[in-house]
Amino acid sequence: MRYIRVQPAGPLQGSVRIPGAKNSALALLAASCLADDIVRLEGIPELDDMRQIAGIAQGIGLRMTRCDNGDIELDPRYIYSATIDPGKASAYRASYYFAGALLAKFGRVTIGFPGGDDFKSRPIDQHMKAFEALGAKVTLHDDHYVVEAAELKGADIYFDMITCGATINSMLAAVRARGRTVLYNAAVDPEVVDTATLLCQFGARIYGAGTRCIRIEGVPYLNGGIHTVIPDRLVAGTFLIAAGVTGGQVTVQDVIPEHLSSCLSKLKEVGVEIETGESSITAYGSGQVKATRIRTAMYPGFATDLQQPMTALLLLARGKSIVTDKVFPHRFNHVPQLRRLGAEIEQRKESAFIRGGRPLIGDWVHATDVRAGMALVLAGLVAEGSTRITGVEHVERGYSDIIGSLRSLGASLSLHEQDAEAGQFGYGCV
Ligand SMILES: CC(=O)N[C@H]1[C@@H](OP(=O)(O)OP(=O)(O)OC[C@H]2O[C@@H](n3ccc(=O)[nH]c3=O)[C@H](O)[C@@H]2O)O[C@H](CO)[C@@H](O)[C@@H]1O
Ligand SMILES: C=C(OP(=O)(O)O)C(=O)O
Repeated sequence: MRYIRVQPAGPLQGSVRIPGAKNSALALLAASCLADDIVRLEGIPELDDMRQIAGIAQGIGLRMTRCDNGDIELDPRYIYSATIDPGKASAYRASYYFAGALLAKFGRVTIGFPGGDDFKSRPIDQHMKAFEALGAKVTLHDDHYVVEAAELKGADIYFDMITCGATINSMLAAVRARGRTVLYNAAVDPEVVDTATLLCQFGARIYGAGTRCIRIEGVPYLNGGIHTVIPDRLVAGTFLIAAGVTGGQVTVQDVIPEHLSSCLSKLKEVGVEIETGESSITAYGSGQVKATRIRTAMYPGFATDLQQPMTALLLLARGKSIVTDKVFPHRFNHVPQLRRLGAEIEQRKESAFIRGGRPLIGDWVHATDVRAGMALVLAGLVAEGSTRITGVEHVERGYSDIIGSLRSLGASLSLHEQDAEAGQFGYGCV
């Protein structure tokens, strides 16, 4: 059993370079299947989900190579199969992008259901609705679904709620469809814009990405090309929050500050000073944190993916804070784990109620999902004694070399393969 051990080491100090965004990279890699020539992607982070994609690529004949300089080169000209093994598809969330991309290119795709973090309910009905609107037939089986169409035809698609995944997937499916598709109530996330930018560079005709209405004029052919993935706003936000937690000074470099607007506003609200450069942000924690309310929303609202790290910060604020997650109302598996560290925090319905300022004391805790894991790491940075976090594989889904990066800022944490103490007392997994 692997675990991360964290010990308090005072305020974090220094700067970190932010890697490419996981959630954008996952869309861009699948989108590359749509091209009719070689694609080179710069800045794709080294994360477990990318290794899952490499497995999918191998299974369908998509040639995918990590070059010496870290770029990923994809050659989609030899794809011979549009069938993706259910186990591979369910190994991560964004496998659904292969459904849109392969449907558009081959008129048929067989693929397993998506996996990813477990928030009880993560439907993909809007993806299916969009495929059907474009003329496809969707058939659900036990562990996979089949989407097929004799021909995809442009359509008007109105999303019932704002969804980043379905917006991107619909773009992928529509980009080679005959005629015009209009996506209404579309997500405006940077990942949507990044994917549209890549596709337009290849010759797609997508207008309005980044607004609530996206128009796509289908094209029969897409070139290859080179594209650099946007920086990971969620990783950047986590490091800035870490400055607040430890009362330190952390600069994140190579970021697009506008992508973090809602996070920066909240950090300022709770007393973290923020200085923004053209492509960098510095957070100055004062050691004093003010209680607040947070309500997640789709971009540009406060990101659900930063809700859990931010909760760790609010444990330090004297007074009552309330964190409400409207996007994923069950995203609170970190709450009982934080309680093990001494936090006074309670979950009711879609909210966590925090009475901050209680001393945190290290213990064994378990990460159930990527950002829950980071919330535990952040709490561990200020908890007395050692905090040991199992479920490391979840943290690794979203943060490459988190241990190295935090250590470079002065944190004390290490990765362990096993622990006699945990085995002896049998409480390694909580
Ligand atoms: C791989 C990836 O990019 N993951 C991100 C993506 O997840 P994911 O693609 O699952 O999230 P969506 O943006 O699609 O979901 C937004 C909201 O719409 C709902 N919904 C979505 C699709 C659908 O068909 N039906 C439906 O009801 C969801 O339950 C959620 O309440 O966006 C989330 C919200 O920013 C982030 O937390 C995830 O990190
Ligand atoms: C929820 C997340 O990831 P996924 O959608 O891949 O499960 C996340 O990155 O916080």
